[in-house]
Amino acid sequence: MTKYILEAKNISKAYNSFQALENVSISLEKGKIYGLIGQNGAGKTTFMRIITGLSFPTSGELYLFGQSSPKALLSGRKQMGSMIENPSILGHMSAKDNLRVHKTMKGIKDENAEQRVLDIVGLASTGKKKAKDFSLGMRQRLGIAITLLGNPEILMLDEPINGLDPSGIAEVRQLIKELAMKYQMTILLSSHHLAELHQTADEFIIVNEGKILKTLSHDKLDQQIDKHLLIACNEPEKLQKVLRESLHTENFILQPDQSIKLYDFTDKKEELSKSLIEHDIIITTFTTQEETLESYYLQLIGGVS
Ligand SMILES: Nc1ncnc2c1ncn2[C@@H]1O[C@H](COP(=O)(O)OP(=O)(O)OP(=O)(O)O)[C@@H](O)[C@H]1O
Repeated sequence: MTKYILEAKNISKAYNSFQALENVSISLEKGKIYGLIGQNGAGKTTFMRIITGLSFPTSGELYLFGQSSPKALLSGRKQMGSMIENPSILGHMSAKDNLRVHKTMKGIKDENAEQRVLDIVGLASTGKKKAKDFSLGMRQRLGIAITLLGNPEILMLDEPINGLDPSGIAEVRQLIKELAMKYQMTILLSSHHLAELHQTADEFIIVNEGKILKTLSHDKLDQQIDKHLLIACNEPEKLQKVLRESLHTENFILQPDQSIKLYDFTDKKEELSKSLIEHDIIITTFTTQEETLESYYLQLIGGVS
């Protein structure tokens, strides 16, 4: 039995001669939040539409709960909730009435479904208040409540924090985290804001022009943008030996140009440079660097940082 709830293998999608997705492969584990990040037009919505069955790939395979037959995908998608594009909310109705409409359309029989999802998203006390009088954060939570009606194990949320103010973002972020932690849902959410998603997702899938550029964990991303020292010298091999054996750190990365990014000693530069000089290492570059998420992302997609 595979440990992955969802696997996409080499999914490609062409619209006539335009390649919207090219060999996109991802594997999602239960209970984790995945952030699909890419600029407008990167292919995020196209990918989510394929996963949810709203569109078909030109090539590639999708596995849900370890299976890929059309029948298995059909039943797997019953365990999936999705909010792609704006949720269809009727402004003149209360949250509960909106949910009732969607429940009927989805053919869900569970009598308590509306109350259950209202409790989960924290809208149980809105009573008769009409949806048009909700804050944007509340509307978005109602949109997520609609996706939860069928009790899904997987959630696809396309740009769920787009257009929200900071308090709306915080509300939705907290809800998404709770769905993963408390209810063990596997969540794929898209955004073009790495900084916003940084606080929500466990794993990041960075896409550009229909291709995955990088997948990395939250910790790895933090490491990438961490404050570090950039050191270049005449003997990179020796520098690594000194760092390991005399300064007892492995917390560095050798760069393709043989310079070293060192994540320790950022506050003990004197001690470090003294030690390197004692070992007769001639330093040619010695600077503190700190990347921002924005510059990291732009650098990755080949933009200006
Ligand atoms: N039905 C379609 N026919 C032709 N081209 C399409 C179609 N749907 C999407 N595209 C193109 O595919 C590319 C990817 O679009 P997609 O909507 O998936 O991007 P996105 O990453 O979700 O961006 P956005 O945040 O702007 O929605 C875009 O260049 C878009 O113009």
